[in-house]
Amino acid sequence: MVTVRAPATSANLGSGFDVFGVAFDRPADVVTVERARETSIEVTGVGSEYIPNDPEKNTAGVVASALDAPASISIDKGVRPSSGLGSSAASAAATAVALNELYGRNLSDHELVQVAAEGEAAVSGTAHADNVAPAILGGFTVVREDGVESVDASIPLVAVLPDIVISTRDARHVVPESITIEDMVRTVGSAATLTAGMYRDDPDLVGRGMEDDVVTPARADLIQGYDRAVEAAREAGATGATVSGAGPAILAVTHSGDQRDVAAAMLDAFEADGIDSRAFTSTIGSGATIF
Ligand SMILES: Nc1ncnc2c1ncn2[C@@H]1O[C@H](COP(=O)(O)OP(=O)(O)OP(=O)(O)O)[C@@H](O)[C@H]1O
Ligand SMILES: N[C@@H](CCO)C(=O)O
Repeated sequence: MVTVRAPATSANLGSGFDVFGVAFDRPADVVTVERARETSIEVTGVGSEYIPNDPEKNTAGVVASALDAPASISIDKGVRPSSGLGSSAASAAATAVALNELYGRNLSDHELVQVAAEGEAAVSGTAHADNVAPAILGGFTVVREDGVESVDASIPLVAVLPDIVISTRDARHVVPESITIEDMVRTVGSAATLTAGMYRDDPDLVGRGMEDDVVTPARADLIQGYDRAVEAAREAGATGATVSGAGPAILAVTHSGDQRDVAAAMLDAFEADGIDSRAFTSTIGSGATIF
């Protein structure tokens, strides 16, 4: 039996659509695997009633199939599904790491990222690895078609999750199919600024580099209360705030010491719109851990 914890993650960070990701300290999914003749899945925890037990529809089951590693899989969900906090990825990442250990496959972390991304493809329609990469490797990650880079960074984060459900599959439909050269230039400038900020542990640069005029405005329209919450975060000291993953969570970057104020301001803003929400404060954290 092997048990692995994999954390919540935030993908995109505004300017890095399908490329950037960060790991949180918490919340996390905890996955336990045992050898079996056929794969079966039991799900408990936050939002488990909305998660299929069918191995072909659960990211963990798709990972078991991709590794040809049948198992009894128990998933204790800490990351709410359809949150924008990498819920499906946390299960996929933890399962990939756990089965690699259980079956002695000796795959590298980078190979496991590709395996876990196959689980993501089953639920969202595309094998984007920008959540599973930080869930396995930790830190700030950059995903390209031919590989993944990861770097440890110390940046304070606040994620606020409103009581709204948005599936990644639906949120991908609103993404523009093409952009102008002017938008491309601005996006590259933002993404480079953010990356420099991560290397320097500089929340001001990271916040400035989250600016994006392409994907974020289209997705923000799906999140009731988004504009008010982002404005409140900035007024409380956030250096940047944007849609986390496909939403509805909002990710804010702060200086250390400002996290509680920013979290409280965003919670109040959603409450003013009649929406319950929860806040998670974190710094950029580690990836999947075997117990
Ligand atoms: N193990 C799993 N954990 C969570 N959701 C799962 C799992 N397996 C399948 N799903 C399905 O995936 C969907 C949630 O994934 P989705 O990518 O939409 O949300 P998310 O992972 O929280 O968001 P994001 O990728 O934007 O951070 C739900 O329909 C859920 O039923
Ligand atoms: N890059 C993905 C992350 C969400 O799973 C998206 O924004 O659609």
